[in-house]
Amino acid sequence: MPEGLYDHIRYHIGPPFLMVSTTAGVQFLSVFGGNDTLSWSLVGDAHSWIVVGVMALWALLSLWVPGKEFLGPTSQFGYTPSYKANGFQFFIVSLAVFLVLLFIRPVTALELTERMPQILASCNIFAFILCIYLLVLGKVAPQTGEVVEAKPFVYEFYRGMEIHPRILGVDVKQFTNCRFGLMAWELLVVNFFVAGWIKHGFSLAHLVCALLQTIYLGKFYWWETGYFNTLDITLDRAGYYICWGCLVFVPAFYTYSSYYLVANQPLVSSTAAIAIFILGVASIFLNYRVDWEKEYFRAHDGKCILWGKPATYIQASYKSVTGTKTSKLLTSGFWGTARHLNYFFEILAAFSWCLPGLGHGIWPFLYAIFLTVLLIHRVFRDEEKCKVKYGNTWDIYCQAVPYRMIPGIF
Ligand SMILES: NC(=O)C1=CN([C@@H]2O[C@H](COP(=O)(O)OP(=O)(O)OC[C@H]3O[C@@H](n4cnc5c(N)ncnc54)[C@H](OP(=O)(O)O)[C@@H]3O)[C@@H](O)[C@H]2O)C=CC1
Ligand SMILES: CC(C)CCC[C@@H](C)[C@H]1CC[C@H]2C3=CC=C4C[C@@H](O)CC[C@]4(C)[C@H]3CC[C@]12C
Repeated sequence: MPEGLYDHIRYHIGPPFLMVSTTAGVQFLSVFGGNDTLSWSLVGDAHSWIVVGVMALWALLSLWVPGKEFLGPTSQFGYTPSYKANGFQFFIVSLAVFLVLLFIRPVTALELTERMPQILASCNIFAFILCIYLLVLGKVAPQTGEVVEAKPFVYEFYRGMEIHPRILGVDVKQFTNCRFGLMAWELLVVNFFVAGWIKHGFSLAHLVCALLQTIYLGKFYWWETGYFNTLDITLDRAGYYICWGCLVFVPAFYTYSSYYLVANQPLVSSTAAIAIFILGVASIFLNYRVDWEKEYFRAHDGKCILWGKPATYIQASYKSVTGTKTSKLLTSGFWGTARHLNYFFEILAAFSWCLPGLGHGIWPFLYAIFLTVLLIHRVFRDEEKCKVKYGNTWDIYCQAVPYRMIPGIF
């Protein structure tokens, strides 16, 4: 089939552009955010390799320890992935160990902050090696029976080859997304708060910034098994986008508002910090509540009460390798007001933990701006997936729930 301009951009121009720009951008920001110690690194140093090595081993260990297994949804080609269901324990133990370390040796916080460019350089090399290995593995020895259409090499590297590859006995995406990327995010925001405290004295605004992200990530780990039903896990392949994204982009960019406040003291008053905290907690709670309503509804096969009334839904069917199956699309509770209200609260939560950087220009808000773009794009990606899966029933559902993200607006 001849390729149109859109396909040309998607397969040939887009992936190299995104890879070069995000890789360079991450390094630039790591130097810029801590701009009183300008240093540049492409390969890291002995210390940064120790930090990344310890983090990777700790993440692996959490998936090797004996414990409850969780089976994810069976894929279109009949493969059922298995995960370790100890996310919340991993979160609590990691956080406690790190807090004890910072209590015993607070200067570690400053050392890690100053070494961010080197640490990210090591993460970058680690992620590139992993992505090359995943590409070779997917081409030479694929682990599941899925037949994947060949695409240009750079595109395959960017997108990944397999949906559920396993290495060293663990699911690669549980390792990169849940155990390395998100835990690095948590430990870094705590670290940056302590580094800011040592440098400028205690700041309630910086504490609010760290606390909100801790509550958000604690919530993620509480719900970790629910994450195995999402697009990242069921649709995205393990390649540069997801694996490099979680090993490098999340520790660098998702933590940026906290990192920025180490070099640039917060200007927000304590009263404003308390108001931001209330906004943040409410947004995180509402985001969780929307996700929870869908999970609760699906777990009870639609026979449940939401907002004091029996849940309403549209019955949809779809084809899988094992035949035609049915699914229910919820049309009451939060899911009756907009098709992706969870994304709206997610964006509000992100803005709330960026707000302590108010007065320093656009820099502390980069994450929230990026997330707004990512989630608006994701609404369309998800709806394209649902339209393919459910056909006309999806259109009927869209008529019943006409707004995408914000009731009455979008
Ligand atoms: N901070 C970040 O970087 C990001 C955070 N997130 C957060 O992660 C969480 C999960 O998000 P995500 O997986 O993207 O999306 P959703 O949790 O919104 O799940 C979308 C899927 O839910 C099913 N679905 C859609 N409508 C209905 C309905 N009415 N009733 C029942 N099922 C329905 C469909 O899957 P099916 O095939 O099962 O029908 C659809 O593909 C959210 O809290 C989100 O905010 C997400 C992306 C980025
Ligand atoms: C290469 C880059 C330009 C883009 C990389 C994007 C990925 C790192 C992120 C894409 C989707 C993100 C996530 C989805 C859902 C999540 C659930 C939430 O509760 C916690 C965060 C996250 C796991 C989040 C993590 C980063 C992405 C995988």
